[in-house]
Amino acid sequence: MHPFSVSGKNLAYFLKADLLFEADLKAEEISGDNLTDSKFAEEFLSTLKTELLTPETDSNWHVADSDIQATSRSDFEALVENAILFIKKSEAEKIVPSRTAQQPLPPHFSPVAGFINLTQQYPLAFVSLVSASKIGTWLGASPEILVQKDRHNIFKTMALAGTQKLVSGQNAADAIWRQKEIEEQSMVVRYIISCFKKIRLREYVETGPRTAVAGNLLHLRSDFCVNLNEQPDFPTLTSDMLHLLHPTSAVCGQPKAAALDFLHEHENYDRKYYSGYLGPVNVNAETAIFVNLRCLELQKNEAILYAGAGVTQDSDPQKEWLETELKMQTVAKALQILPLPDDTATGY
Ligand SMILES: C=C(O[C@@H]1C=C(C(=O)O)C=C[C@H]1O)C(=O)O
Repeated sequence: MHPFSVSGKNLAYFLKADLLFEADLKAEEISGDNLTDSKFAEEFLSTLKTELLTPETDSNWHVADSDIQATSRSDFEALVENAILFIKKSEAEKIVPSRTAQQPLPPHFSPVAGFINLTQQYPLAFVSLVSASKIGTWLGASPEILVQKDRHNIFKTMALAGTQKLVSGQNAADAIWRQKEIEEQSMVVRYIISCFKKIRLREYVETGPRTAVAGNLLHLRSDFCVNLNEQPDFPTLTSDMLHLLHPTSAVCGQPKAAALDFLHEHENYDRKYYSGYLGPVNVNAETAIFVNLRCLELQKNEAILYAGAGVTQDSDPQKEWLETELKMQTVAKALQILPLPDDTATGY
């Protein structure tokens, strides 16, 4: 688990898994509802329920100190306005301001039940629940791979940016994107290619951009793939790219240094582990690290939700606020205890 920015308060931790449950799924099983119905899912959920859904483990989650206050709409819109002015007068092309919101926990809230709820809502997301003394407790459903290396030695990363609401009944392939989102996503693509160039890797396959469904949202996504069996000169590509990519222009901005300076000076709160990264490292020869997005941090009686939005010179502060509202709705589903209406059951 790695924070957005490492500091004395926010450190990166390797956490050893207490329990390892591994799926051996065929590709056709990893699609939509199949996953929730599969034998694997049944076994996984029943193991979780017996091992973790017990009063002792599920009511005493770790809470990290926090003085985070919810960002008001006017403060966030002023921050976006400020970012637009900064972009117009500096070399920055894109900045990703973010904000927090607070939501009371329902009575008898169970993080493990919240986790299970998210795995069922978003079968293709990386659903995570991390609770540790120095980190606090984080629950999330991320759609964004930062770096992945599978057991066949295939490296993958993605450029995910540009957001619109998924309208009920809409076919994702029919989505129409404005110039603003197309440019925003192409900056992330260029950034990934610049990282490959830095280490002189030329043999990668780029596909997309295509529209990707992420819960209640649509994004533009390009995929990058490198067959490491054919690239013997890049044995440490996964960790090299991890260090070069983070924080990508999808969560920070472009160019990175100018965007980071702006955020440190103006964002006015500590992102902690939001927009950092997490995921299994070298578990049975596989690594899959995701950007910590669509996440919340549990306090004792409330959840702190985090979300950001890519700002370019064409941004509208009110729309960026609404975009962060929609992004927060993804993980807020974990806080609902009632069955959800049908149209919210869309998988990533
Ligand atoms: C910053 C977030 O998401 C990122 C920003 C996006 C955007 O600006 O359109 C889209 C996907 C993510 O790469 C977030 O979910 O908080």
